[in-house]
Amino acid sequence: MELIVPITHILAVLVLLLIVLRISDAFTILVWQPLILTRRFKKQGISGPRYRILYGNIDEIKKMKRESQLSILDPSSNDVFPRIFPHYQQWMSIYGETFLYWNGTEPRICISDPELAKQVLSSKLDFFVKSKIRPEFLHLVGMKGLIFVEGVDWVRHRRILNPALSIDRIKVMTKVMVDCTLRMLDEWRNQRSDDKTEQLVLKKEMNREFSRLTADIIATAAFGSSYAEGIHVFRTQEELKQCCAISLTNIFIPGTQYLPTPLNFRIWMLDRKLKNSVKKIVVSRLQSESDYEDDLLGIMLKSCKSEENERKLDIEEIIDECRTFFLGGNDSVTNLLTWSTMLLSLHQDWQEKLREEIFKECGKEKTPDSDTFSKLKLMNMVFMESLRLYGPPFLSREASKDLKLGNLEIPKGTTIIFPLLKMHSDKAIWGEDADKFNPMRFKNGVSRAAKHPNALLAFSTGPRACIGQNFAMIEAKTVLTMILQRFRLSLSAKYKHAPVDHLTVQPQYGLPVMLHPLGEFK
Ligand code: HEM
Repeated sequence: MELIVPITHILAVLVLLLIVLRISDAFTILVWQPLILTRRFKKQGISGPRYRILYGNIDEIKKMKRESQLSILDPSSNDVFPRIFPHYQQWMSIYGETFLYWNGTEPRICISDPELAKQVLSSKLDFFVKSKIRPEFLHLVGMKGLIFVEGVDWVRHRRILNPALSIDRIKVMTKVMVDCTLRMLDEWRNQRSDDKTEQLVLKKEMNREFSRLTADIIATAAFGSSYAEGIHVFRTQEELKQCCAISLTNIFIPGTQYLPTPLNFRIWMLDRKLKNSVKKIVVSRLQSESDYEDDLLGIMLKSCKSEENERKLDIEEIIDECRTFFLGGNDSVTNLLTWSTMLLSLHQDWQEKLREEIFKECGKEKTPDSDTFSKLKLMNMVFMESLRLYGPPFLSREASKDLKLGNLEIPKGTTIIFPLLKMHSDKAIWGEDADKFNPMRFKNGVSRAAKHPNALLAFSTGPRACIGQNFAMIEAKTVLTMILQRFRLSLSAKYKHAPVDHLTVQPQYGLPVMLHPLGEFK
């Protein structure tokens, strides 16, 4: 007898199967995997806060961060880790320095050992890869920029971009850095002469001033544009960062980034705006009659015409690299200058030492040039100390397969977090004065400043270490030299010491500073 099954039944069975499969997938992701992983780590002596279905530990993190952000620290305290990462602080005190926690359904293991950090960061590129990030963040820099590309694509991008940021190229850019800083100083002078009541002392919110200045410098030095042209890129990136901050407070459910919610609409709109602003800068260079200059954009556009595939970038990749460098060149140097200014305003003795060094190596009025920077040893030490105490808050990587790390077995898909703020203030590594501002610890170089040669990871280490390190240091030295030649800095009474994690460590209420002219302000 022939069995005829109606088509509707077949469809119904198929739909049921799909639902069952989905439910089983969901069960695996939401319940089974976290359970298995928790057990695997427990067997190795690693525990942590309890996993909650779907949310992991996100709610606890949010609550602890909200509470800690109400506190104000004593300005002389550099013990900022508990304010910035109260959840890590609490979990370390309960579960030890290595612990497991859950960012939604994503397992994260927090490790503070500099030796293990070195092993991960210097390992083969395809072992520990850049950790997954929320899709919102990709709109900030794009998927095809240096920060997120992997494997052979990363090798190709880095090979093309390295020459644009070589020390010789950066020395040529010094003039741009000086000109942009002079422009800022001119603006200060003009504003002061408008305000007849305030002749002597200038009051400035330095975080804002530095943010504008570093934006001007990267736009001019790397893209041959200017703050005026780059401003749309920076403003849009700033707005996108705020959207990312909002979305970070919610759990991430894959697929929800495509839903037409008001926040997603805003992100899509800003993404389009950002791409268009960058495109404008690229197109205007493409249309310029002259040969492309040897700045970052020029080098990328030349690569576009290369016959060799391994030396070629396409236009989409160039646009994402532009987004990457606009962001990378702005925030991190702003913070280095901001926190160094805060520390020098607080430690007048060090401010005076740096001024003496500047007067000796560069003079009282001469603008710094490419020969000046290697002579500013004390300033270098101050920047290192500032990066140690207020530099990048953490680094992360994801295990691309089951891997061994020290005595630990790390299952595929686990994210490893290195809490730099904690590692950079660990007394066992840096000595009893680890939470004190003491640039002298760097007097024999970075690798001899602590008990482990790779203890300072502010620029990371290994193949994916910061490509902009030389650019950042020369830029910061130019700016600080020119300010200290003209002013003595002190903290305004309005300053509230409240470092907060906004992708980088930033002053929650800005950095109001009093600038006392040293002579006639020229
Ligand atoms: C004080 C200033 C800076 C600090 C502290 C800093 C820190 C870092 C760190 C820690 C990394 C590694 C991230 C990781 O491994 O996950 C990194 C990578 C990177 N940085 Fe910087 N950075 C600074 C300035 C700059 C500047 C000025 C630029 C651009 C001109 C830049 C562009 C980049 C890029 C493109 C990468 C990705 C490199 C790669 O994956 O190959 N950074 N930076």
